[in-house]
Amino acid sequence: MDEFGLIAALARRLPKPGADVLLGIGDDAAVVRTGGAPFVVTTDTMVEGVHFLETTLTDYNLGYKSLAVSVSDIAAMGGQPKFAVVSIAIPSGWAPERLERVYDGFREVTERFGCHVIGGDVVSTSGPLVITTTVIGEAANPIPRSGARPGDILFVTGRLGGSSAGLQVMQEATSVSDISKACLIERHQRPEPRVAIGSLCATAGVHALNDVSDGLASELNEIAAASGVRCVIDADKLPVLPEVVELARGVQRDPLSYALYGGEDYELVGAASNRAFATLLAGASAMNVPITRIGRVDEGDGVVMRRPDGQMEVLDPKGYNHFKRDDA
Ligand SMILES: Nc1ncnc2c1ncn2[C@@H]1O[C@H](COP(=O)(O)OP(=O)(O)O)[C@@H](O)[C@H]1O
Ligand SMILES: Cc1ncc(C[n+]2csc(CCOP(=O)(O)OP(=O)(O)O)c2C)c(N)n1
Ligand SMILES: [Mg+2]
Ligand SMILES: [Mg+2]
Ligand SMILES: [Mg+2]
Repeated sequence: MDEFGLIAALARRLPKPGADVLLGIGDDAAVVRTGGAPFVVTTDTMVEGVHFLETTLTDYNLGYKSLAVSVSDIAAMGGQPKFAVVSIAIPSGWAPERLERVYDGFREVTERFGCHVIGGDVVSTSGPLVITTTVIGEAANPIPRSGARPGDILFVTGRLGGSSAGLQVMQEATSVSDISKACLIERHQRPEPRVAIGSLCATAGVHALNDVSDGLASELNEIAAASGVRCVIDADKLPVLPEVVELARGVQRDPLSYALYGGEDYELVGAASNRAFATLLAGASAMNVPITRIGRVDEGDGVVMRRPDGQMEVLDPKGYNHFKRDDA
C-alpha cells in the first residue's frame, strides 16, 4: 500500500466529524470553524535520513525548512499563517547548540510570515532527529483542491525542479557551474512559501490550489481526482528553472522530470477562471513572482501532458511517495 492508500485506509477507521469541520482529511490543510471565521490547520514531519541529512541541510535551514513547508500548506489554502507548535525528537548525540541553530531558522520564518511558535514538545530518541511542525492559520476564503472546473486555466508560481536538482548536486559529482550549484542548493534548503500569492488567489476567487511537495505530476493528479476533472498541460510551457536545464543537460536527463517528479519546490499550482487568472497575474507581477499558464482543465480524469511534437503523455502520480519510491 502506498502513502495515499494508507491515509485513506486509516481515515476510514475514524468517525465522521461534525459540521464544524468544513474540510477534513484530504487537502493541504483542514478547514475548521468554531463560531467566527474559518481557520486552517496543517502538520508535517521531517525525519533525518528521509527528508534531510547532515550533509544536505544546515541546522539553521533545517529549522527554516521544517516550518516553511507547513506555512506553504497554509499558503496552498489561501490562508495566513498565525501560530505554530513544534515537536522534536532528539537523538542522544545532538548538541543543544545545534538545536539553537534550528530555532534561529524557525525565528526567520516567524519574522517573515508572522507565524509564532506558541508551544511544542521535546523528547529524546534512540532513532533519528524528527521535527513535526503544526501550523494554524486564518482563511476567510479557503481554496480546496476540489474546485477545478472544465475550462479553467492551470497555472503554477515560480520556477520548478530546483529542489530535487539541488539535492542531486549535493550528493553527486555534476558538471554545473558553482553559481548554478549554489542556486540549486538554495532552492532545496530554503523554499519560499507563497503566502502572499496564496492570499491573492483567495481574493481573486481561484478555484483550486495545491503546493508542490511531491512533484507537479502528483499535485495535478490530486487536483484532478479531488475535482473530478482532467488536467491537460503543455510540456513546453512548464517553467523549469534554467539551472535545472543546465544540470539535466550534463547528466542527460529530461529537465522536465525534475519539475514533474522531483518535488519539494513548494510552488503553488492551481486552477482559475479566465477572470480570476487575470486578477492573479496583475497582482503577482506587482509582487515580482512569475505566474505561468501551463494548461487547462477538461472534462474527464487524470493528467496528460502534450509534448512539443504533439504526443500526449499520461502523467501518473509518481512523485515522491512515502512507502513507494518513484521508480517502483
Ligand atoms: N496519519 C494521518 N492521519 C490522518 N490524516 C492524515 C495522516 N497523514 C496525512 N493525513 C492527511 O492526508 C492529506 C494528505 O496529506 P499530505 O500528502 O501529507 O498533504 P500535503 O502533501 O499537502 O502535506 C492531508 O489532508 C493530511 O492532513
Ligand atoms: C536526504 C534526502 N533524500 C530525499 C529527499 C527527497 N524528499 C524527501 S521527502 C520528499 C517529499 C516531500 O515530503 P513529504 O513528507 O511527502 O511532505 P508532504 O507531501 O506531506 O508535504 C522528498 C522529495 C530529501 N529531501 N532529502
Ligand atoms: Mg501540500
Ligand atoms: Mg504533508
Ligand atoms: Mg508528500
